[in-house]
Amino acid sequence: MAIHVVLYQPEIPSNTGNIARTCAGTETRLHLIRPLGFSTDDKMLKRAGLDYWEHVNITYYDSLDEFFEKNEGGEFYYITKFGKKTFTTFDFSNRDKDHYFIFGRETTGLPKELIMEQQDHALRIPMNDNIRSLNLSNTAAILIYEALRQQDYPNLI
Ligand SMILES: C[S@@+](CC[C@H](N)C(=O)[O-])C[C@H]1O[C@@H](n2cnc3c(N)ncnc32)[C@H](O)[C@@H]1O
Repeated sequence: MAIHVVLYQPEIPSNTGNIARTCAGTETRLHLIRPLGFSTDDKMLKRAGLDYWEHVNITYYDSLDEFFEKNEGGEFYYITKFGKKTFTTFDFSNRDKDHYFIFGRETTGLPKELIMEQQDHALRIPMNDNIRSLNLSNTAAILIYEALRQQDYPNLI
């Protein structure tokens, strides 16, 4: 079982590249939901992911519906500043489960109706109101490492 990062319609190639690099270094699986705001040959994407792409387990989908159809089972978490609970209140410690962290697109986040339907699994990372939101790739790293910390860093040194 694994930790999974799901990017809903990511737009900025360097964010996806940074996230791919963190996934490569932590055995986290990456799921990308189209449309993407860049081509997978994009220079910024490659540069941010360096030469680590061969280590990334990556799957593409044409829609959120397709993602849910192909990934049944496991726990799904919706990462949004509109979440009522902070991310550290959740238990990600079970290594025998699949944990899916679903992130929104850089300009518009996750679909509002999805967040409303999934309030109990919507997680917020605390911040003040000097900024509108945190950077997408930073939020992915925060969630991946919180889950790994709770699992005592399996297979990592
Ligand atoms: C740049 S933000 C999107 C901002 C967008 N205007 C919105 O209202 O959600 C891109 C993604 O980063 C994540 N994110 C950014 N700040 C966050 C926070 N404080 N708590 C949880 N997720 C956050 C969310 O997944 C968000 O969809």
